[in-house]
Amino acid sequence: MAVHVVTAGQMRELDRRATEEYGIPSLLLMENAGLQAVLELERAFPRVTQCRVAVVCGKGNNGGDGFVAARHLFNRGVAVEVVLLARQTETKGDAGTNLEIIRKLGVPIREATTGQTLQASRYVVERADVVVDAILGTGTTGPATGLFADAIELLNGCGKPIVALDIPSGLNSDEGVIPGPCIKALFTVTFGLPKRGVILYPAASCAGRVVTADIGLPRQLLSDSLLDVSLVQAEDLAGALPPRDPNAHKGTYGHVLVLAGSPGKTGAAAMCAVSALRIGTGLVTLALPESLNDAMEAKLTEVMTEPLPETGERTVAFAALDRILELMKGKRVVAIGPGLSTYPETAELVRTVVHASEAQFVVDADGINALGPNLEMLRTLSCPPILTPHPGELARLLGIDRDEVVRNRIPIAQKVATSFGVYLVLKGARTLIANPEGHVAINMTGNAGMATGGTGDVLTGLIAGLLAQGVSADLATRAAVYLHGLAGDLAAEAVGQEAMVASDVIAQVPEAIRQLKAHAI
Ligand SMILES: NC(=O)C1=CN([C@@H]2O[C@H](COP(=O)(O)OP(=O)(O)OC[C@H]3O[C@@H](n4cnc5c(N)ncnc54)[C@H](O)[C@@H]3O)[C@@H](O)[C@H]2O)[C@@H](O)CC1
Ligand SMILES: [K+]
Repeated sequence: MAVHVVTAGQMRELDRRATEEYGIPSLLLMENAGLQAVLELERAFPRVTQCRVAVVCGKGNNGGDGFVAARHLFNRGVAVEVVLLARQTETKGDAGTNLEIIRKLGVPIREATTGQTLQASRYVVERADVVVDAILGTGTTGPATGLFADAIELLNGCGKPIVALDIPSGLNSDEGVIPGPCIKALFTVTFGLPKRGVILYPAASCAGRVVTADIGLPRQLLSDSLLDVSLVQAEDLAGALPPRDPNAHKGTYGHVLVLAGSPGKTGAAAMCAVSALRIGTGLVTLALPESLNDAMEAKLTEVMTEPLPETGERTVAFAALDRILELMKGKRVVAIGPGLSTYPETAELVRTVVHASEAQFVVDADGINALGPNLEMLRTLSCPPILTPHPGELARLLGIDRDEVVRNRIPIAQKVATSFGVYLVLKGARTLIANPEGHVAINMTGNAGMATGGTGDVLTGLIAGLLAQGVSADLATRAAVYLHGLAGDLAAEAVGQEAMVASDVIAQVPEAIRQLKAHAI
């Protein structure tokens, strides 16, 4: 089943529907949330019964989850203490009910409602082995300020492992930004479905490891088709690699044309072409400026090359158009852009080629820059193209600030994909794939070692390679992004994040494929 990633509003709506349509009392959901959090605590700290745990609670339902967790810890014999950042009388509804229970059980509760009483409660946190953060959840509006901000700083400063309930307090559930003081958790137990804020960076760095706890929401609600953002999961990708037919020949698995390269950027072209082969494509032809051909023939073994007329700058010339159209005949996929340069005549050629063919284009780097002025035209293409910008390239393309893209990655990716009828692969930590219908998939593989020149060229080759084998654009983009990240993770294991280069990622594609196929068994 798809794992959707939700906003606070969507989660509230699911909770409401669970209660109103299915008669599941919200108190029961809170009970499940608190209990699941304790089970995760026990998994992470097997000797938790011998520990001292501080549960720091706000007055809302996130605090209520904290009271339930405190009760289950207390019942297990844990030395648990609650710090409540409000007066007990202010805590109402389900949270109030659970507060009343732990009060009757005799769980120690300290009210901290001022800077002074917060400081007086400091020792509770300082003498704890583990701290549970139940200050703020999906009801958060704006950055934490005042007492809440002070409490967050106090917890972060205590040097104890912090387990956040639902989201680290201070985070915004809906965005990847860190709005203000925010809990730095060892891990986060998020309830029902993961919230965007614990998945998207930089906010995700506050959440640590994210565990999604089943709180008993009905399956029908969790798979609601109105939820338009989900995680890329290996089990959904197993069919992405077409079975190898024992009777196959090299024409069975497609032929990718790569249009790439300029002086100083032959590596980008080579890595894109080789990656397309490594993902299983039968044949790859790399078309490039003619004066670079000899060097490329020496560099590449399995990739075929095609020298093209070039400009005075030794980039592909407009005069190459007829030859390129000739080469595209019978090819399903063209990868265009890696290391192509932004030379105006070459950019004009790119625009003309993209609009003159029925092939599916995977457009990267300088290819994206070239399309800039003509985005509207993309809608008229017979086959939706795949664009693979990083936030800076997308910002340039849209004429907006890079920061604006980073702050609104999901809505901007959705808007571009639906407005221009494209697949948008927005690269970065947690690459997003938005399809022309506006569905967004978030990829969880990959690491900071992949922030090195050439990894984008590898991704372009992998996407083109799967498309050439007849895989749908939806599946090809998700599978390629997943495999690319997994190959990056394997490369990081092999050589370390600092030392790894893009060629190391290509070298791990075979093992990444093997691991992905293992999910199909
Ligand atoms: N609604 C439900 O059915 C369920 C909710 N659950 C929990 O309930 C949480 C949401 O609870 P609530 O909606 O009560 O909200 P929260 O508990 O997240 O926030 C509570 C209060 O904090 C205050 N607040 C908001 N932003 C603030 C800020 N920036 N600085 C200081 N104070 C601020 C508001 O007055 C708000 O009422 C979820 O995150 C989850 O932990 C779970 O118990 C599962 C079921
Ligand atoms: K929290």
